[in-house]
Parts: sequence; structure tokens; C-alpha cells
Amino acid sequence: MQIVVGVAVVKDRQVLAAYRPGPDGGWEFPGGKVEPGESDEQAAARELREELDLEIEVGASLGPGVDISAAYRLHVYYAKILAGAPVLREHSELRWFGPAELDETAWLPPDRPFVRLLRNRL
Ligand SMILES: Nc1nc2c([nH]c(=O)n2[C@H]2C[C@H](O)[C@@H](COP(=O)(O)OP(=O)(O)OP(=O)(O)O)O2)c(=O)[nH]1
Repeated sequence: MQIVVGVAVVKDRQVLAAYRPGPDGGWEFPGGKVEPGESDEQAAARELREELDLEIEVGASLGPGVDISAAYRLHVYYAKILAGAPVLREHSELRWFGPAELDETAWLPPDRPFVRLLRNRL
């Protein structure tokens, strides 16, 4: 099973979301596929550097993994920003959501259980 890491960057009770464009698009946690030999945490830090020009400190896992498909499973981790401000490179939009704005239906389906957990924990 190939792991995809998503990163819930939290700052001032808000979480950073990125919009994946296209017919199957929606809000997601920035991140990507874990490469061979990499830990989830290493992949999370690499992807956020590549995608958003952000240096992060990866924290705890947000909850149990969720299957995206037969081949991919999503793991989501908390993180905080060490340096930088997010730069839009690969997504169509970036947005900070507070707890009251976290409408799970706008998120990719595998992300929704994590969004529900996060809403109560921001
Ligand atoms: N990054 C990310 N991908 C997610 C989330 N939820 C979800 O279903 N996905 C899906 C969308 C994609 O099919 C897959 C991640 O692929 P990706 O294209 O971001 O991975 P990558 O950056 O390593 O890209 P690539 O070089 O393999 O194309 O996981 C999420 O919260 N974050």
C-alpha cells in the first residue's frame, strides 16, 4: 500500500488548506506520496518545501489512516511553521480555515474524517 501524507499546518486556531483543481478536485491537506526509504515525517517536510516553500516541524498523527483507493492510503499529521509563508505553486488556491469554516463536504472524500477530527481540536 502506497502512503500519501497530508499535512495539517495549524496556526492561530486555523488550518492551511490547498485546492486541488480538476473534475475530482477539492480542498486537501498539502503533501504527497511517500518515496521509498522515506518516513512519513520526511515526506511531509519535503513536500511542503517543494509545494509551498514552507519549513515545518511535523507533529503527531491526526488519526488512523484512510484508504484513498485500493493502492493508496492517506495519513495526516499536524505541523507548525518554522519558517516562511506559504507560496502558491501547484494548487489553484490556498486558504486558512478556522473551526467554524471547516465544511467537510468541500474536501476530498478521504480527507473528511480528518477534517471532522480537526474541527474539534483547533
Ligand atoms: N496531497 C494530498 N493528496 C491527497 C489528499 N487526499 C487525497 O485523496 N489525496 C490524493 C490525491 C492524489 O490522488 C494523491 C496524492 O498524489 P500527489 O499527486 O499529491 O502526490 P505527489 O505530490 O507525490 O505527486 P506525483 O509526483 O506522484 O504526481 O492522493 C490530501 O489531503 N493531500
